[in-house]
Amino acid sequence: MKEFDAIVIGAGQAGIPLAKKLAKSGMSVALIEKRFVGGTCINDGCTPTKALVASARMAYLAGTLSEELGVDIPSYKLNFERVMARKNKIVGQFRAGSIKGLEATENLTLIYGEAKFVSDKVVAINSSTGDVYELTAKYILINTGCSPTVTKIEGIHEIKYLTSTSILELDEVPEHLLIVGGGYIGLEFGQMFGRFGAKVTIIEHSDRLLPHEDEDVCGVMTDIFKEEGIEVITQSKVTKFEKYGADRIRVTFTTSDDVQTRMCTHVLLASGRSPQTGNLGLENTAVTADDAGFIKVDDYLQTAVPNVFALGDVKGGPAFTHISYNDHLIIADHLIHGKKESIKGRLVPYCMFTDPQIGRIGITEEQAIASGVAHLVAHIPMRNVARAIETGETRGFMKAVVDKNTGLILGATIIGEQGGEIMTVLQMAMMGNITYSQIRFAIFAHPLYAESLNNLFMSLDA
Ligand SMILES: Cc1cc2nc3c(=O)[nH]c(=O)nc-3n(C[C@H](O)[C@H](O)[C@H](O)COP(=O)(O)OP(=O)(O)OC[C@H]3O[C@@H](n4cnc5c(N)ncnc54)[C@H](O)[C@@H]3O)c2cc1C
Ligand SMILES: NC(=O)c1ccc[n+]([C@@H]2O[C@H](COP(=O)([O-])OP(=O)(O)OC[C@H]3O[C@@H](n4cnc5c(N)ncnc54)[C@H](O)[C@@H]3O)[C@@H](O)[C@H]2O)c1
Repeated sequence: MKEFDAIVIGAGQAGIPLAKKLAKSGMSVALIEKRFVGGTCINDGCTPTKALVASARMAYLAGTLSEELGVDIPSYKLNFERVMARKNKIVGQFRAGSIKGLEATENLTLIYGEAKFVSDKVVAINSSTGDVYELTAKYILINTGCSPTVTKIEGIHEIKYLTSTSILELDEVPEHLLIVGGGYIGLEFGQMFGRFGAKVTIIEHSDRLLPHEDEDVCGVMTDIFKEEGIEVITQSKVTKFEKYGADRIRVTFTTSDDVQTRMCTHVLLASGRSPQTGNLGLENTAVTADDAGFIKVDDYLQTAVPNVFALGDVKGGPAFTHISYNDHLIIADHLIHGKKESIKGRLVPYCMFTDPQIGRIGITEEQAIASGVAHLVAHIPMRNVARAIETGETRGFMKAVVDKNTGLILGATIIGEQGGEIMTVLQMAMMGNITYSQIRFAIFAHPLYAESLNNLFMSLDA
């Protein structure tokens, strides 16, 4: 049996940089990938969707915003084939760059195949060439990520449903796309395909879209989606899918007070993601997982087995590329430099790439109320932001939750064209313990969106 210092299972956003760092430190490392190097982010997540969001925004600018800006664009035509080809090219470029970086790393062996634990210390590889063999290592790092959840709904296997992965392979824009789930994936794809010309219906189980955000955030986003012609149905549970004729699907759902149906041509399941641990052989180890299959780790990402760690989406919690990346830094510091850093209390920024974006950091207003912390809420609508007025991007608002006693920023939500970037300015303030009144009177270049952080905190003036 071949022995390594470390085996990394999954070439995702944590696995790749970790394998490289461990190998560069002198360890012999095997990196096992069952599908594509780059994992979800590069192949089926961030990279392709943000490339498509850019094309959808161009359609919006040409079809809608141009008129307000006084530029007549009499007609425009979406070339979906080119849109998808551009997306594929970018994905190919990113994936090839990652492979090149791995291949150039000494002490690192990249193996294409599926890994399965045989015991706490031994992993069997079912390689893409058909060979099956076993490897062992001092350290085993699990970075197997998640895949789309296929919700158990009557008739689901009778229809050709789409997931966030398969929708990226469509060769034409659906006539009517019905989306189950009003979270990140539902909203990013919903707006994108609406802008590509599809009729879009979003059905969300909770009483609002984005149920984890404040009510005013959900309200504004719902208004924006409706304004763009998207049908938003909340507090409703899809109960049945039926094939109808050659190319239609009838969807039945229960609302708070009745049962309704919609006819559509395509269904996208966007109701969450499940950990890829089902075939990982965890039953042959002492590694523990929760009921949904997420691997249980301590604050140092250590599983129940010493020297077996889990990083990224597979351990549950916030599922973002930058969190997976941060996980790898924590483990690399631990294994290479003996420095134990904890994931407890780390800041988790995120951005939903709808248009306008939602940039988020720290606690929400509802969380501040629930925690009982004495707080103030600063708020300014984008229609009062100079830059937004000048660019015609006045949808959304800026909001920050501030500690009433210390003046420190506890959280922020920015709904705006550059919402993610503006949120990051406040994230930096939080990292540097800068108070809201310092920002209130700081000099920012005029007329940036960030300049309006002066005005945001002016709303707290007594
Ligand atoms: C549509 C979509 C859009 C997204 N957009 C964003 C965004 O804009 N910003 C953001 O921060 N996040 C976004 N995310 C989330 C982000 O993609 C994930 O949080 C991130 O990719 C997780 O990285 P990871 O390294 O934990 O796992 P992954 O990237 O999923 O990597 C896991 C890897 O392990 C491999 N693997 C699994 N099991 C085995 C096995 N047994 N043997 C060998 N290999 C195995 C898989 O094939 C995969 O390559 C998006 C996700 C989706 C689906
Ligand atoms: N911009 C980004 O950072 C980005 C973009 C896309 C995805 N992601 C990541 O991918 C993860 C998965 O995204 P997602 O949108 O699939 O999950 P999600 O958890 O964000 O949203 C799923 C939504 O579906 C609803 N739902 C669940 N079951 C339902 C049902 N049967 N009928 C109707 N509604 C139902 C939930 O109430 C929830 O609002 C996210 O948690 C996020 O971490 C991030």
